[in-house]
Amino acid sequence: MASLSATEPAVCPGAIAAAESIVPACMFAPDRGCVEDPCGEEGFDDGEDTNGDSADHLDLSNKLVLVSPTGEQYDSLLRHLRERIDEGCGETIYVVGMGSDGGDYGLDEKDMEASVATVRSLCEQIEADLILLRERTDTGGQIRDYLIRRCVGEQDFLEVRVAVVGNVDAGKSTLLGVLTHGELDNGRGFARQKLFRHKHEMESGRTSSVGNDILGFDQEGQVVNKPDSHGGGLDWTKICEKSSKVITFIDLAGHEKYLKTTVFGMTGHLPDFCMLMVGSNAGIVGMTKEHLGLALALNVPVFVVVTKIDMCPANVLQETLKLLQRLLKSPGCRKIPVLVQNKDDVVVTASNFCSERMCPIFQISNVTGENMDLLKMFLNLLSSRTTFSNDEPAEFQIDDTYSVPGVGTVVSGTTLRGMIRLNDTLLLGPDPLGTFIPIAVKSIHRKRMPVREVRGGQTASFALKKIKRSSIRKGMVMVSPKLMPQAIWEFEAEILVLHHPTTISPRYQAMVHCGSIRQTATILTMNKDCLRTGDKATVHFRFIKTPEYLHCDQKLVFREGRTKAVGTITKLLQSVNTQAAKTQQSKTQAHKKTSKDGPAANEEAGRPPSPSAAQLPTVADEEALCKDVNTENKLKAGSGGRRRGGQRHRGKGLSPAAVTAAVSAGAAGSS
Ligand SMILES: Nc1nc2c(ncn2[C@@H]2O[C@H](COP(=O)(O)OP(=O)(O)OP(=O)(O)O)[C@@H](O)[C@H]2O)c(=O)[nH]1
Repeated sequence: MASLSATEPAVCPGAIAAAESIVPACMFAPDRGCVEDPCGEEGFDDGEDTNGDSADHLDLSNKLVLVSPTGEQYDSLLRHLRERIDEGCGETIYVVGMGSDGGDYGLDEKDMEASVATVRSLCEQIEADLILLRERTDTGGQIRDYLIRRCVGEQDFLEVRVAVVGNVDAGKSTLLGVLTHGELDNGRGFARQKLFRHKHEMESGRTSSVGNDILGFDQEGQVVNKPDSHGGGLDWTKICEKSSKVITFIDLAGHEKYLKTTVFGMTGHLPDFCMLMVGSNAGIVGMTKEHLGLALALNVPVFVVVTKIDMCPANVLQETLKLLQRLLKSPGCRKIPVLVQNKDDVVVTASNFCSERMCPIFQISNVTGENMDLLKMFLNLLSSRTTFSNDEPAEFQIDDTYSVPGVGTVVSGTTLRGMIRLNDTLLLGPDPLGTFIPIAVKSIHRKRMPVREVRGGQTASFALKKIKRSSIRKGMVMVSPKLMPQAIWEFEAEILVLHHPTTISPRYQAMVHCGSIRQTATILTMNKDCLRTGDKATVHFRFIKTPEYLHCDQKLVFREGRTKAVGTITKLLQSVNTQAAKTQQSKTQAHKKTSKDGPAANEEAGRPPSPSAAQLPTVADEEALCKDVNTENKLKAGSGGRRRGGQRHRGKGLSPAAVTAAVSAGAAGSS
């Protein structure tokens, strides 16, 4: 039975067992009913601890149901498995030998064989593979956990995105170098050299840009990355062809100087999970809490990797783990820290991880490779959080643009929903006037591999026909014409101020990060006179430069220097009437006549004056508005308030108290 009491600190660094009251993973195993909740809160509900009671009238809860199911039961089991595979975006962990009817667990050898034969036959029906993960014995006999993963062709693979965050020098790039290139580090920056993208990164050893690295797993869970023996480069196409699952790591900068890029990586690259790295010797320092707060605010499930256990004295490692679990369990985070020490723990934590409350903690060394196998196994078991439906109209958000010689303009980004096929015509926009233009997809690449289609949850690049790169910007979308997209100038959001040195009042400007949108917005009104750290409010925003494509319920981060707020869009207010914008655009171009623009054009066409092109600010309007706000900002800065326009206070980091408050507040907002 799992014990929740503190374990003795281990003598040898790296082999340390568990810090005070970190929950062992077995606590989440099926027999956990007898264990009290370590956080003293409501029980951890993963939604489905066994293969589940069927929602239909048939009883599938008995552990023997798989031994010799009736035709009706078989159909029900099949339907149930299909649903789970769909929910898990192509895979699920299936337990054989365990019912949910309160009976004892385990099957004798004969029943186990018969049950596995049934599951195998179910898998054949849905064209999935059955992979044994672990086997254990309980009072009633054997229990086995299987990974059931839908078979994918050579041109397809399951995709999971993991954002890698943590303070500078926590070992982020090094771990990614070790994982993707299969060679251990020397403790002096050897492994990270393969990942740096800029000369200054090579020289300083610091990541400054958002990097993407991939790790492919075959159907058996083996890593397929094979670096080229000469240059050490990786052939992404080969990796994708051989993989049934590809993990894309979004390597984010640890230094505060690059926080803007880190926030963009967390919002714009849509990570399914966040890997928070902590150097065991340095502990919870610098940007660690800030990055954790960001992941919590954006509702991205977090797992922690404590590095450098090869060089950390046992007592220091113990202290780091203690502080870490205290932070994770704090009212702001409300996580259940779980130490992962063996393969059983990996299966248990991976099965329960999507719930967002559990926070697995790994302790690894990039130099000796200790526990690297556990981390790899865990990564292979993570499933994407974006479920996909074929019927939804397609939506794709652009996070980068390129001009490729011989190909033309290429955009990269994430398919948010629906399916996009080669030669599809989508609407690209909004442009500064809020219009969307039809655009044809010339070719599609997934991880540099040519494909014919992409689905919701997958990242891709598209070569586009007849469009200049300069007319596309990050934050634009490509959507199905069925959606009749509208560009939005103004919106309302519920926000929570994580940190602000003084007070925020109307006309305050800061950068809004929302998906891959990154644009300054002004607060027009709010339901409070002013906002301080920890305050919540309903705020009316207006973008200052161009209208954007937004959705209600989208998460946003609002930041300027050390000021940070998080929130959710609740109302789309002023949209651009696309038709009116088009009219305005063509009139401006054809006649250079301003008199008939806007309301007049609308009136002429018999349309009501809508929040439309008529209200689009002119450049002069915008300059005036900026000037206004900037003067206001300057006045405030002069009186000890904030500084304006993306400038950041240098030198000092956040005080620990402020950051703790920020993290607490952030989590409170996310819950
Ligand atoms: N001994 C030891 N050294 C490590 C380990 N992991 C990383 N290092 C060393 O720690 C230093 C910093 O590692 P990086 O990977 O650059 O850290 P980072 O988190 O990516 O830093 P930024 O890119 O600046 O955010 C390098 O010299 C690595 O060789 C480890 O597990 N053990």
